[in-house]
Amino acid sequence: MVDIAPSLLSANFADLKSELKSIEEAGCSILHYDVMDGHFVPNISFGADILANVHQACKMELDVHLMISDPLFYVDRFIKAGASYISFHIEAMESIEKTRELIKKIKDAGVKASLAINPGTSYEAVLPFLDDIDMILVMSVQPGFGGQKFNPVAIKKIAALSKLKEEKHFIIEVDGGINATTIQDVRKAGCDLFVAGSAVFNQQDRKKAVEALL
Ligand SMILES: O=C(CO)[C@H](O)[C@H](O)COP(=O)(O)O
Repeated sequence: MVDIAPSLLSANFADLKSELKSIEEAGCSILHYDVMDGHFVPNISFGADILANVHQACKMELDVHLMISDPLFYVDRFIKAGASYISFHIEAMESIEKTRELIKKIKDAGVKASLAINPGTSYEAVLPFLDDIDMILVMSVQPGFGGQKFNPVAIKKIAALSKLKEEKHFIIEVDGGINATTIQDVRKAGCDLFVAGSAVFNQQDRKKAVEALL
């Protein structure tokens, strides 16, 4: 699997319907949806109500990235709103037990469960959960804002995790600073799914932008 998930964070929010249409017409089947609470990260984006509207307005799978301090409390709303994948941050969790509880909650609802790790977190933090999760989201920027510079620390983590993919059943996603240049080494390292915000939405021709990444 190699796929691009455009990040809605870089879209024109006043024109959401045509923004969604433009990336569906570009051939995208997954949309990345960044949820920020102004606490876990120093920015605020959008929540579950807008996700429900997006779900109604397009056919893409919704890849929800919870950058929030209490994902266990809020997760049900995103499940109900139509999420296909839910990533939450290991840095936001108080214990291994709570992390397992949240993974189970997501999977019991028929949604794919994913653990996200910040640039400063070792890939080893996700190892206890590899039997249970569907995806690992490796951040290649400090979460909070689109348009940042790719941090190559993600490449080594992806290469290490990629070696474990054959015996376990998860895919690897990368998020932050992905463009036609930075994507190359990440792809070689074994990444499957690439989040791209500004590299897609800052381009007039969305089809060309996605093709350049692929
Ligand atoms: O999670 C995010 C920021 O926290 C964004 O998804 C990410 O930064 C994508 O934007 P860009 O491709 O412009 O870097």
